[in-house]
Amino acid sequence: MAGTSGRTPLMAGNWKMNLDHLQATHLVQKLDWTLRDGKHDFGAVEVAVLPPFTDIRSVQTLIDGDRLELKHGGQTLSEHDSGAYTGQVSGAFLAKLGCTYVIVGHSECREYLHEGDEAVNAKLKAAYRHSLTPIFCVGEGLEVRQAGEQVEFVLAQVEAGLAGLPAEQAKSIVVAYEPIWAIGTGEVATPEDAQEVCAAIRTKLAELYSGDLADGVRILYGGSVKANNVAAIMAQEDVDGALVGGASLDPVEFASICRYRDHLATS
Ligand SMILES: O=C[C@H](O)COP(=O)(O)O
Repeated sequence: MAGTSGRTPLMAGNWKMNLDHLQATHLVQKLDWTLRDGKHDFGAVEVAVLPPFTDIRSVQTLIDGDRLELKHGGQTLSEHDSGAYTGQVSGAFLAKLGCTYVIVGHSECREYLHEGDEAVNAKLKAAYRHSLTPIFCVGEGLEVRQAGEQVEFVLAQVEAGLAGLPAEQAKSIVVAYEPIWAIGTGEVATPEDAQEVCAAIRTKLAELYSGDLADGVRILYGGSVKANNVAAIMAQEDVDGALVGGASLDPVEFASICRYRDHLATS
């Protein structure tokens, strides 16, 4: 069952550079157990984990072996498919490890690895070459927000990232709006802040492609999402899920985020 919009919400846990492969296995087991215990409907709210590269094989083995309904993916990929690119990881390798998703353009990669819009665009294309679904991250820093220029800044990132991407590919993309000032700071954007930019992204997708395509694309919010604030964010019309950092490292908290509908029922 999908949400009222027809878009199936996605809760994706970006572990960043946390948890080794043994810790990863424990977390996935506990997450799955907690969700099942709460009778989670994985068809109604999709759940994915995005561990460091070194954990992915262990996570895949567990998910496949125990037939878990969790999805998994990578945190980035190379724009190249193979060759002399020391330290990089090909989308082909992620696909071989059963990855469904790959994050592209996370603000931490943009900042620490100096990934610009051109590289982000090349990585989105690389993801599609290997049938991976990109979680394409965009978001403004504090200065842009204080200047009130968040919408135009984010839309420029969206347009640059999607340049040359055909509709057959763009229709399956997941976009994640993550205001940088809200990442890991505890400073969550208000539901209205999230809605403003997510709605503008959807309008931009309609302009670049078509209204139908834009209606089907999932747009996530990310930035200090927790069990106690997720329901209000998910109540926004154009927010279709969350990209969760810190709170995804606690399986009980993350399971509670995935089960945000329970909070609605009890509030
Ligand atoms: O990818 C996830 C985001 O960077 C959000 O991280 P956070 O939930 O720790 O603020």
